[in-house]
Amino acid sequence: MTPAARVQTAIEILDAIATSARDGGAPADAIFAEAMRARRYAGSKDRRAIRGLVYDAIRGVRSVPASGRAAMLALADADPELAALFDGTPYGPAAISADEPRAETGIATPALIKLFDPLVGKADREAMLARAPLDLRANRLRSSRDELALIFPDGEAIAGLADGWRLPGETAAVQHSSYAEGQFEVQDAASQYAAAALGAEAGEVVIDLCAGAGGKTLAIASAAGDEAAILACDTNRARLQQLPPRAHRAGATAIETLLLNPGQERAMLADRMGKADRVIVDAPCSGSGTWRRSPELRWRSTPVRLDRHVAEQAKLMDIGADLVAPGGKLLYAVCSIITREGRAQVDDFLKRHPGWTADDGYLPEGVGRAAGSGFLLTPGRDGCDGFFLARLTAPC
Ligand SMILES: C[S@@+](CC[C@H](N)C(=O)[O-])C[C@H]1O[C@@H](n2cnc3c(N)ncnc32)[C@H](O)[C@@H]1O
Repeated sequence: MTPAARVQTAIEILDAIATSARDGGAPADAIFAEAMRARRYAGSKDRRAIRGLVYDAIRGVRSVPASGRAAMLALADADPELAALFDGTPYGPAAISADEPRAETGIATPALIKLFDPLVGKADREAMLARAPLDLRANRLRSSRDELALIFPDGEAIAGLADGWRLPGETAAVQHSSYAEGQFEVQDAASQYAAAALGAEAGEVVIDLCAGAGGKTLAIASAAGDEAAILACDTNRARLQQLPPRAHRAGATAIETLLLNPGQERAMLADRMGKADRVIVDAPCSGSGTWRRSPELRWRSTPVRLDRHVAEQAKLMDIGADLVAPGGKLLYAVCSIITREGRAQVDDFLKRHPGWTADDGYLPEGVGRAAGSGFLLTPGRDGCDGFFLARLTAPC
């Protein structure tokens, strides 16, 4: 393909990604893969170049663009070499006319930035779109961080995490045989802090109410030496069914899964009410803390979707609270730096649940900043995904 044809292809793919972001459809990665399957004539160099253009546009443009061309023009304005490829040659993009609309660049729209927790400063905002490193978590049931350090000597320990090992972002760690042997998981430090904050111990009954594919469930099993009885729930069958094979690979034997029907969570968990020592609610959210990895989430953010997340989080926290035994713990976590999903959500919970108290001291020294009754982690300050965590104790 000519360089100009690659630009035109990137524009067409961006059109599809923008439409999907608006409609709540498939994520950018899936659309890109599908688009490349439909263009088998594109070689590996073409594919790399097109991918670079598409993701540069997603990182650069702050909200869903009117068109793929508007997004690419915004990049071209800052890149004369790219602009020169808008030359009207066959298969390339048409020449640029002066009054064509451009997508707006930047981290996020001012309206979205206003929703950020007040602790999120300029340095945090800038770090939110930087390339993320690759964080591993040594699985204590099969390995240790020392063993990971021997396998991946280019890494470094992650502050406050006994099992955390950080590698450069481009490392192909999962292709190493130790991954298939269950020696480690790829897991951002923020998720590792969250799982550790639950504080689960051997002999306890734990419920992971929003387990997804089990990232935190497996970290909890590892920390408790496979001696906590864990019930992993989710409403998403495709995600939850990834957990049993992952648990098998990790050597975690005490995890049971339960697929919940949306709207019937309480009824399906009726026999578990008031019995769990610890419950984690790693709730669905805007994902505003994960833009380093999924910059496209900025394009999907709308007030209506945020309202929906906030309502679902409150509902899940209330169910989680009812599952906790007297004196037990509820850990609320979201990969978000938006106030309504974080500190405000917990303030409202504490108003609805008199007698519950907020814990302290469940994060390593120097990690996170106090944000209301919980803690905020940010890429700029803590070097991990943006996360809000709050651990709460039930009245006895
Ligand atoms: C942030 S993700 C969880 C990630 C997971 N804990 C991990 O560590 O990989 C939120 C999950 O909540 C699930 N979810 C959404 N609504 C739910 C509900 N009503 N009950 C249980 N799970 C729900 C979603 O399917 C999604 O998997």
